Amino acid sequence: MAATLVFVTTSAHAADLPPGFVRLAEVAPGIRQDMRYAGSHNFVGRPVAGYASPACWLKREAAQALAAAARDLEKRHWRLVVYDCYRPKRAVADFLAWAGDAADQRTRAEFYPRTPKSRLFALGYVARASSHSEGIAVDVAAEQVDAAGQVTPLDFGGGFDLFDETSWTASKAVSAEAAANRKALVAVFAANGLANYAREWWHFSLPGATKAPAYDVVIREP
Ligand SMILES: C[C@@H](N)C(=O)N[C@H](C)C(=O)O
Ligand SMILES: [Zn+2]
Repeated sequence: MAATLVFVTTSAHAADLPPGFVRLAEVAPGIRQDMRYAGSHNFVGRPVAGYASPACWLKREAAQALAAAARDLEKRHWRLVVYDCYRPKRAVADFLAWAGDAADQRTRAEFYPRTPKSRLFALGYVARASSHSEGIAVDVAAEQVDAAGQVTPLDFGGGFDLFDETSWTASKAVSAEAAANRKALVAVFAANGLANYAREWWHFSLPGATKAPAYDVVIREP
C-alpha cells in the first residue's frame, strides 16, 4: 500500500514539468534561486505571465551541467544564484507587449537607462524565440560564501538584466575585478559545456541541446 502511494505521488509530481525537465532544487539544492520574473524586481516591474511559482526548471542535461559548474565554483567559495531558467513562451509574449508600451518607463533607471525599450529585442537583449523556452538556458550570477556562511556579493560590473553595452561580457567599461569575475564564471561554465552569450554576462546555454522544442507550460509548483 505504501509503495502504491509513493508511485502515485511521484507520477503526479513529474507530470507538471515538460518532458525531460527537472527541478533544479532537486538536482542542485545548493544553488540559490532568485527567480526574478516570478516577482516584481525585473525589467517589466511585475510578475511575468507563466511564472506562477518562483522555481527553476531546466532540461535534465542543462541542470546537470549547471550543477557541475556549481561544484567547480565551490572551490573558489562561490555560490551560484539563478535568476531565470525555463521561460514559458507566454512570458516572451508578455515581454514583447511590455516593450511596445512606450508609456511605461517605470523600470528604466535600473534596467535600460541608456537603451530605448522599443529596441531591446532588436539589439538582442531579449529574444523572440528564446533558448530559455527550451529549458537549456540559464541567467546566473555568483556570490562569495565564507567558511562562517557570511555572504558577500561579487562585482560583475552591473546587475542582472542591465540592458546596455556595459553588460556585454567583454566590455572594457567595467572594473578589472568585474572583468575577472566574468572571465572566471565564463571559463568554469565553458568547461562544463555551457556557452556564454556575448551581450549578457549572466546568460548561458547548453549549445549541444539546441534541437529541443520550446514549451509554454506554466511554472507552477504543487
Ligand atoms: C531577458 C534576458 N534575461 C535574456 O535571457 N535574454 C536572452 C537574449 C533571451 O531572451 O533569451
Ligand atoms: Zn537569459
